[in-house]
Amino acid sequence: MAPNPAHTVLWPAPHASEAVAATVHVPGSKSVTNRALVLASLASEPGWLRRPLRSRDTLLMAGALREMGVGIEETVSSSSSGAGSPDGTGEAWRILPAGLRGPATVDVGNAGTVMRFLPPVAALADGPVRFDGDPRSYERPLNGVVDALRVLGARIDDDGRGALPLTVHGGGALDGGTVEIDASSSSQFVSALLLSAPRFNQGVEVRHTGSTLPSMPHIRMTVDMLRAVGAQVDTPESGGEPNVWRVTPGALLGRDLTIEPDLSNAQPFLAAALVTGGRVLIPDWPARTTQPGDRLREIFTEMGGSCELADYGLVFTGSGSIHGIDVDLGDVGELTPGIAAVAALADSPSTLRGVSHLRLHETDRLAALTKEINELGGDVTETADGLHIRPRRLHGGIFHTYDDHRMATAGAIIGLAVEGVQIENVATTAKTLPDFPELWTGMLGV
Ligand SMILES: O=C(O)C1=C[C@@H](OP(=O)(O)O)[C@@H](O)[C@H](O)C1
Ligand SMILES: C=C(OP(=O)(O)O)C(=O)O
Repeated sequence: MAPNPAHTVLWPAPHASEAVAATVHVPGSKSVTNRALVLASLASEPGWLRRPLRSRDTLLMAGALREMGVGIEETVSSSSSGAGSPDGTGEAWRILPAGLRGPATVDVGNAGTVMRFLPPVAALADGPVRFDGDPRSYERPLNGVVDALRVLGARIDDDGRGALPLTVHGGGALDGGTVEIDASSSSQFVSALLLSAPRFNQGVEVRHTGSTLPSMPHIRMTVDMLRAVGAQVDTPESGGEPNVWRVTPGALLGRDLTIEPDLSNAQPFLAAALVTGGRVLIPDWPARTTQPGDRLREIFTEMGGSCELADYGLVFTGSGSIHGIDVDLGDVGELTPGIAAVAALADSPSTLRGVSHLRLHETDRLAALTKEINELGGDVTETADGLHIRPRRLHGGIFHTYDDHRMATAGAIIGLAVEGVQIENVATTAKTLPDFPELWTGMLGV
């Protein structure tokens, strides 16, 4: 886990000299955009994505689908045609599904959604699809998807580990059927199999056999979005067996979908209100959503803030005090780095539990948070499934990010309260939030 020597560029994290008071327009959700791209590509008619997230992960997804023959037309409009937003402005992508083709080459970067959601799509292509990505993508778990696809009828060449790089030999169709998987290392295994399943000859029955299953809201997001395009999905919550999901084969509708703001990317801005005792408005916060970031309303309230959800958005207000928290983050693991950063500045200790799978995220997030916060004078220890954080007076220094966008935003949160924090490779935020530095300085008015 050595810091990457290529990333020596340091960004001085702005220190907040006063309480923030800002409105922050947060770009679209990564998880919704990438699911919408997959579903629209598998549909039997064209569809629209309005206000999609334009970031490394979503551009990799769009690029991969184009490689396999899907038409994706990007339009930016300042008038009422091709509108991205309800007032007729912004960005919209028109998705034109086509017969999926190989040979093709897919770069997954370090995007979990691309490396897990696309091998099942590639199994439907009419030729080989080669998958490769960043060095870290070779280490992230993929065996649940690879082994399941083989059981469902796919031919896949890999190096024997069920990991990247690999080639899916698309046969133009896939049998589908029943498959057991252990998705305890990533909920994305389940989501991946469900998303393409309406196009499998027999659909799919996925039976999760592991003892834990992280990120349940993301599985609900998959189910909701499948149903919204006409798929029939049976779930444990709709009266089915625990840990079993069934998708019936059938055609998918093209949809006109406006993407919600990314609530996990709203986290650093809400944290800024909490840390500085200020106030932040996030416009368009959805009244109902499957995004895990919605849990921040409850978590950051327990840590000292208060929030008001109105039809124009979420107003989050800090009280000037930050409290520690004892919380199971298994459902909302991607919020851990930002919560750990706030916890390091709190007036009492915190225990973050249920997130051992974060060791296999963009980096080993438990190790990285422990090391970087401690190097600023903190007192963090790793547990079997999370972190103990005892707040200490922190000092400035370099905050390494390990090619992890959420490490960079976590460091920026600490920098608000601690002078002299420098973020290594803040550009890594491009994975899901390329405008982060500008949004951050804009929020602070610097
Ligand atoms: O399906 C998704 O969009 C995601 C699921 C989660 O993955 P894991 O279950 O692997 O943690 C989450 O951490 C990731 O950021 C996005
Ligand atoms: C875990 C994350 O991403 P990925 O989709 O690459 O798994 C994340 O964004 O926090």
